[in-house]
Amino acid sequence: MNDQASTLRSMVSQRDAGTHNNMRVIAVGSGKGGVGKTSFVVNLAIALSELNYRVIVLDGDLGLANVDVVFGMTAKYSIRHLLSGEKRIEDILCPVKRGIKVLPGASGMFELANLDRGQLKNVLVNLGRLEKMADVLLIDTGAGLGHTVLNFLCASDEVIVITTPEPPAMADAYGLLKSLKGQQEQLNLKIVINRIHHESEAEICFEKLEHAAKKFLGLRVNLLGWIYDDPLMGKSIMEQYPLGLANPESLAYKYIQWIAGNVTGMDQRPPSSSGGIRKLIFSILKN
Ligand SMILES: Nc1ncnc2c1ncn2[C@@H]1O[C@H](COP(=O)(O)OP(=O)(O)OP(=O)(O)O)[C@@H](O)[C@H]1O
Repeated sequence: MNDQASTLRSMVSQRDAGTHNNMRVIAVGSGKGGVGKTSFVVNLAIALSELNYRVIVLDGDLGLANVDVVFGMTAKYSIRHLLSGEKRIEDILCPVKRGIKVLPGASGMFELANLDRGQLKNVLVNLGRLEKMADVLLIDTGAGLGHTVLNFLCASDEVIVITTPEPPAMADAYGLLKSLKGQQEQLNLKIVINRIHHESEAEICFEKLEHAAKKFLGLRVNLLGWIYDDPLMGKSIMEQYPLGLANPESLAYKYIQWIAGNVTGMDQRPPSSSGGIRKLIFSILKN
């Protein structure tokens, strides 16, 4: 494991050894862009806040940041100000909705997408100062397999890989798993299948990914859940008002709420009562 990743990991273990709060660090990656990673992170944050979790979202897509935009905000300061020494990490935290805070990346800055070792270490060390402010730090990593993305993923307690059922997205999700395997042996990997039309799609996709990860990489992955394709998601992005706030009863958000419950360890059934996968997922989650 490289330096940056080990810095955060040692912060994580120091934190776990301490008596203060345990802030869980959960990074979400995808491989392919445009599969719904940011939409998922934003709505997962809202669903976790409904469960009384204090959430900070780090926009780890440092070059093409947009979490604040999806929340309908324009952040005044970003990680760029932290790196330049102009602001402290507490100063750049942007309160959005429901007590959620965002650590904004900076859009259109190539150099931020490719932080050098010292800069990334600076960000990671600063993150440790947020320990007592949140129960969960959700990291929305960038698409692709850049070193900043891999460092964030490897340094986190848990990694959620989100994909759609489309073959290119699945291939890139596998590519991401492969890159992660090369960097770090011990990984807590969970899969979310987004934009499905039938539960059987999620079942088939997960089984393919699970099989390939086990056979070719020797990796164990777990299914965290799936989300239906829902036109209201696109509408909420256009309106810059997150789905969980605009349409909490929507199909996609109901499944994100279910996933949030799975993240917190709640033993609950998927919202829909149809389909044979329900039994499968229930038994996977119980193991
Ligand atoms: N469950 C869903 N149903 C319908 N549309 C969705 C769903 N999830 C995401 N989308 C749509 O997919 C598009 C891409 O979503 P988003 O920006 O969240 O992807 P991303 O993976 O973060 O992309 P990037 O890697 O480029 O940042 C958006 O238009 C969004 O509305």
